[in-house]
Amino acid sequence: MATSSVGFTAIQSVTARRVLDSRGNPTVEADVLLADGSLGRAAVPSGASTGAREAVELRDGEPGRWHGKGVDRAVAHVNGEIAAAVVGRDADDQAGLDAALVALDGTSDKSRLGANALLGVSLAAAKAAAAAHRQPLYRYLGGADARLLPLPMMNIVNGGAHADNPLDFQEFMIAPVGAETFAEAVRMGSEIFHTLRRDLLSAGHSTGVGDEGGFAPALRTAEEALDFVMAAVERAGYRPGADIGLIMDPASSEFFRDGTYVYEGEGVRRTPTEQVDYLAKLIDAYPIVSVEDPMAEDDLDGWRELTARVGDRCQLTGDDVFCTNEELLREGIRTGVGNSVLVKVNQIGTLTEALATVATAHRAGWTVVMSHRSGETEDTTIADLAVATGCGQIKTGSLSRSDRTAKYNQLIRIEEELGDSARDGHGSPGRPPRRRALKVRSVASYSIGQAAKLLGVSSETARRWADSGRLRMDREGPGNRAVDGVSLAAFAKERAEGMHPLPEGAVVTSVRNAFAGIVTRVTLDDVVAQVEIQSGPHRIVSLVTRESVEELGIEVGDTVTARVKSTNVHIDTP
Ligand SMILES: O=C(O)[C@@H](CO)OP(=O)(O)O
Ligand SMILES: [Mg+2]
Repeated sequence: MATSSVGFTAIQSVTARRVLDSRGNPTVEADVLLADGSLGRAAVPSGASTGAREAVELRDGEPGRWHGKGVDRAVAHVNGEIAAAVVGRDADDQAGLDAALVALDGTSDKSRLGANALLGVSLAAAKAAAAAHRQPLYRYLGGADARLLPLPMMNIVNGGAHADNPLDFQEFMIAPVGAETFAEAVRMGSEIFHTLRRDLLSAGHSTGVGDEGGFAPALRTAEEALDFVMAAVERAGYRPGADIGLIMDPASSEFFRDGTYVYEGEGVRRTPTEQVDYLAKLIDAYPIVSVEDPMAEDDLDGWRELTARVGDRCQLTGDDVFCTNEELLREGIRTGVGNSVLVKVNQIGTLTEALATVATAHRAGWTVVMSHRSGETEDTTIADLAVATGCGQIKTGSLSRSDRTAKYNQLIRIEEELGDSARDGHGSPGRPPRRRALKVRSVASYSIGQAAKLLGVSSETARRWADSGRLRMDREGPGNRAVDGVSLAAFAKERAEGMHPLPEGAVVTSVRNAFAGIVTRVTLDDVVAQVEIQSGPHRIVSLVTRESVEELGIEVGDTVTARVKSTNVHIDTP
């Protein structure tokens, strides 16, 4: 029932139409007009790899029209029943409006009127109210403190349900964790995207893009995709780990069948425990800072196993498993399913419910990733929502296709609009929140002198290498040059393989069989671990327990000392 309101934010009319989404399927667009003439318009996105417990997207199901994907019933619901119920309501009262929409639908999954019908009106009302208050949406919803630009997760390789290639995993993303500003993050992402394009082309791969604008080459394994991404990051001049974190969305529910993860592209099957092992190994081998839906929505034991195993060092984001549903999220928080939640407004159907999910996650100390759907439109509401909620992370596709770049462009505008206020106040609002939002592994960093010692050369030699660019150094504070551990480890290994012949006289001494070196590889098994160390020209391999590696926090790029106790040391002469 409509409440009467005479204010300037009273809803005067609600209308909907059918428009096209980025896949060329119909979707709902709603307009909410207020008494003062303010207009809010919102178009509803649509997923391909949907969670089983998502609110229902109402489709007409007539095979002869739109291949069954018509939304005429949802549009009619907005123009009829919903409009009649909400005209006269105050658009300022978002919670009241959304509660009325939920009550009007009357089902637990919004299947009667359709979550697509409800969400269009819910978002359009918020936008109309913001316009009436002459405020941008992020400010109207987030208040004066909405000043934090999100770290973008850019999807540059598509697979799974979003592409027609054999890749089993759905998304491979880069997050410019080293960027100082959002605009800078976009530049870095774009450079890597174009570098990847060239690399794929020269390797004979197609550079056609998938649903979210990332490339969809015919690769078979996650490792192949990750290796291409790593190479592109480096060739674009960035340091994996320090400048760019890697993120994956395997969308595992899509290939979980009868209790097994069936990798059709790769041609293997993995039990839940094998899936945990596999993902943990990928997380150890690559600078992966976040994995979304690593385990299927119905494999909660698997989720818990993975969370216990890597949750302290990697963000594990629940998408299908939570469906932006506050109740499902609460249960996940209680039972240790992941440590982060993906928020897609259309999974739940109203803005108020989506905001409640964000608040619940934040109260529990969980991170939140605002997200698009694979079927999008030019609507940029989620860009504002990311800033309004201060969630610090957004996943909105690749650096191509206007349905994806529209959100990046909106965030560039918001950053510009915030201007100096973005840099005022506590912390570094207005900037990608590196440590706050993502558990990015801190990369060890070395001075020239330290690097020289680890490489077993003089400081002059290390400086010469740095000056000539062979050893990549970055400035860390005025006058100080530093090299990050991961780059140094790679250099040490490469050099030992003979690519950089050892200068004369550069010998590492071993004092009482103690070899200081840099960790170049860590391979973790269930119980044991293999740690490879480059100590000057020497490669040392040590088998220790997994527990020791975890206790000592040993990672690639760290400095360690290998101590060898043996009564049996053979000495050869040339
Ligand atoms: O799985 C996902 O996270 C989304 C968005 O990337 O895909 P879809 O919209 O198809 O569910
Ligand atoms: Mg997902």
